[in-house]
Amino acid sequence: MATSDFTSIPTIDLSEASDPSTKPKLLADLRHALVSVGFLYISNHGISQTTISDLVDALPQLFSLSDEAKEQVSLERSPHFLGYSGTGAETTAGKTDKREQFEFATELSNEWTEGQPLADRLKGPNQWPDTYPEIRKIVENYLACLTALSESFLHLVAEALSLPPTTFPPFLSDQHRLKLVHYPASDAIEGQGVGPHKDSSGWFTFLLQASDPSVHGLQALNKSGTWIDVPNIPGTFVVNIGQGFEVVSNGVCKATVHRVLSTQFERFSVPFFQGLRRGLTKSEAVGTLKDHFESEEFRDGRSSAGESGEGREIDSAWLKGKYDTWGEAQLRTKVRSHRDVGMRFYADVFDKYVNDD
Ligand SMILES: O=C(O)CCC(=O)C(=O)O
Ligand SMILES: [Fe+2]
Repeated sequence: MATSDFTSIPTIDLSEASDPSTKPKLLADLRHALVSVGFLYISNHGISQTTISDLVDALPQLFSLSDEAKEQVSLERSPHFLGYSGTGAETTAGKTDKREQFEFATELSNEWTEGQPLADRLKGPNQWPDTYPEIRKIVENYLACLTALSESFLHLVAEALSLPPTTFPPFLSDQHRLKLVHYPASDAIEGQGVGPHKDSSGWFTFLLQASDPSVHGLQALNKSGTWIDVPNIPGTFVVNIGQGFEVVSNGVCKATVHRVLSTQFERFSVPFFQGLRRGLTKSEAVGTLKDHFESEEFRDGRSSAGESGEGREIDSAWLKGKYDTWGEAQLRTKVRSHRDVGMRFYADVFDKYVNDD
């Protein structure tokens, strides 16, 4: 067992960053959370209560749209993997997830043409439901606020890891993704809302738990293999590390494995996935900060004892896989998890992506 292991998730109070007398403590706490836990709450994050409650209040109405309205914005129609997917459309760790979701992203036009890197086709417009037009403004506002928060958070992450504050923004994509998720109530004891995984959609994830705090389900796996509850603490976001940051930090900051159990209560959540530049190559991702993260000060963080067996098994598919750029590895992941979209829009590479392991 690792020498120190987490049994709860630390909270980082971002207001401490603006006072020179409290900032050193904030950076020390953040460093500990990044290197030893991989999961944290942020409080006093500066996103207005209205921005959050507008979104939270919209979720029940959005998910109660008719099947026909959901079908009109079906993810199956989108080469950019944006739109609605129903319960049972996704599997994680070999089992079917019990959740439905609307996936949105930074609003971008589709500029891809034949001959350009295929992964550039991930960029493209959202699908907005005609029957609930108000949702567009609510989601766009939320996306803009989270984009700004996530970028300023990166400055603190860099400082906490003894790097210049401007180190990480050059890795960012022009596209960030947002999922609005609904886990229906379930009779099964400890059913699978979403199975154990490391986030594969990029850099850091900022999660809003959007149901009453009495509704549980989210858990993170600690280093000795025990599932630790991540309850909904009002006024916070849960921040966790994605596989992209694990790679760039040379394994010092682990993308902690997590899952959601379905319970007898329905649950809503909203993860924001901060995107990583599609053209980023493995050698650039691993090499840029290699010397820094190989220095003595990070020796403990690098050791594989710092991760559970299950975590080590879900190692970065990008590093292990055949594709050099982050964008292509992402596209492969998307095609494999939404095979109908893959066959429809990516027929030329479908067999290659689906049969390459
Ligand atoms: O719903 C949640 O609380 C977490 C969802 C999640 O881990 C994901 O979608 O990657
Ligand atoms: Fe996740």
